[in-house]
Amino acid sequence: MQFARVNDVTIHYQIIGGPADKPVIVFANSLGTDFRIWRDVIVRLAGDFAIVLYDKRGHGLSDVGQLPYSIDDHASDLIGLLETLEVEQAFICGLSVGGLIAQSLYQQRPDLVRGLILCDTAHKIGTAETWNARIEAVENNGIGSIVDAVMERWFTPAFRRPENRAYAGYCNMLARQPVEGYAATCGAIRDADFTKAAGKIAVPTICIVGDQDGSTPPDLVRSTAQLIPNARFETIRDAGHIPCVEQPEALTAVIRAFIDIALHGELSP
Ligand SMILES: O=C(O)CC1=CCC(=O)O1
Repeated sequence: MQFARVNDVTIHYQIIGGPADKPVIVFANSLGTDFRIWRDVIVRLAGDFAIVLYDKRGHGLSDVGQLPYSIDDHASDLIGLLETLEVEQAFICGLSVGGLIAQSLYQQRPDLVRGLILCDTAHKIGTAETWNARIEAVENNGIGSIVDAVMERWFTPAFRRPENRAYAGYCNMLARQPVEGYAATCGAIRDADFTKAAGKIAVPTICIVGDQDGSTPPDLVRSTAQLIPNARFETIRDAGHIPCVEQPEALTAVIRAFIDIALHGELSP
């Protein structure tokens, strides 16, 4: 296990693959998850890339830190981690709130970004009303009280079968996040709006979405792609909000092809 101290917060991270002359991909997780969600994608990419995984503050083994949070705070943590690891430039793959963090990181430090992989995310996610209701629910009744509703957005019915042990595991992952970190990240998402900033993105970008995503549906992600100059848009079939868990093979293929084109201008043989 690897830990860094950034902005007075202990951040849990992992580096896989390399050596350092390989292109670097940084993965940023969604709300209520830790970096284990990327496992089935990482095993397919390791060897060809240097991979950085981390738990954002308030999630996984990272500290909760000082409340409240903004998306810029989350991005500042990631910038600090990349500086600590001496990563000069990377593809940033952000899922959901991880995609908001990626957009903020690009605004703050475009020099660190080789390309953006915006997965099941948008320029703005949800409304103040829905986020305030969710914050109230978890603060009053715990994260366990919202697990069933959240799972309907995360995963397709085919994955949510009671006999699917992975499904049970991801319910545990969500329920076990610290309430303070979860609620503070909901507040950060509520307050984030990258609608204007999207038009200024000037690195290769792809927006990807599961065709059954109930949190950032395909039409929302497509409209985000339309705001970003020259951004690509791809749909992953038979996936909800977390295609890295449900369809890792298909997601990896899209990520690989995007990076190949970003680096070489065309698909290499
Ligand atoms: O929990 C959800 O509804 C899905 C989600 C929204 C933002 C995020 O990171 O995950």
